[in-house]
Amino acid sequence: MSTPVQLTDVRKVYGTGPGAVDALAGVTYGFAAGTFTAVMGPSGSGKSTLLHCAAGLDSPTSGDVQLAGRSLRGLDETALTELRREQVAFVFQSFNLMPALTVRQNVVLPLTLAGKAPDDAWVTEVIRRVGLGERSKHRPSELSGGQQQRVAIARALAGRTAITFADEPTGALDTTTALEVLTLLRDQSRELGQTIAMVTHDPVAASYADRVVFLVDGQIVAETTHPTPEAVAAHLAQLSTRNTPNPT
Ligand SMILES: Nc1ncnc2c1ncn2[C@@H]1O[C@H](COP(=O)(O)OP(=O)(O)OP(=O)(O)O)[C@@H](O)[C@H]1O
Repeated sequence: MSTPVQLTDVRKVYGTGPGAVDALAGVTYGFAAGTFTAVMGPSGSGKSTLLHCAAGLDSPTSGDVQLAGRSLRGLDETALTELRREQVAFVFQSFNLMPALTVRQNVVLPLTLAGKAPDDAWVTEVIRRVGLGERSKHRPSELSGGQQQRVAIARALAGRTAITFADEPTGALDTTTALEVLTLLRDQSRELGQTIAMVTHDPVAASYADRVVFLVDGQIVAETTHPTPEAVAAHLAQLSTRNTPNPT
């Protein structure tokens, strides 16, 4: 199975000298094609740094990241932007929609920015797929939070990129809406073959993924497949116990 996102001994150090922080301390991991992976771990364990390095939004201090088989090492900003546009979509906790644009205009924006002509039939299909067929002319302010996140998901599908990175995509949503959004993400990987890497704090959200990787102190310490909310929560509890210094 190919790995559209491959990290090899990735280290990320913030700062220098005694105050330096090893946010990633040698991560080697491949996100397999068509899989939905949740990244979990205690606060400060390096989840966002991992996602940002994997997506080429931040550069590692050492090690290598490959996106769609292409090493990011040595790419200049223009080449990196081009590669990201071709291969990667993002879904953020805060939706990141343009308020002045309609649903449809938001969905095609990455394509417009890349100078590509959108496939109109596919755009209509992805908007329908996320349940917003009747609202394609609405602006984000006229939509609920869950509907806005659906627009972001449609946007992640419109360009047919191989990879979606999602950073706490359900963090701002109520439980029911969150589950609907997670189902869409899961379908996106199962039915359309997208590779999805999602950072989350929520064991229920993680249980929608095919596998969960656990980070502690910038290292992957465990991985589970076919996660259930209970198993993920138990795993996390174990990790935080391990992480808590013994009382003296
Ligand atoms: N720009 C930065 N400058 C300095 N230190 C940073 C920077 N970004 C992150 N860090 C540090 O790197 C470590 C990992 O941070 P990161 O945000 O990746 O963790 P996280 O697991 O996503 O945390 P959370 O769950 O709280 O969002 C933390 O110790 C954090 O303080």
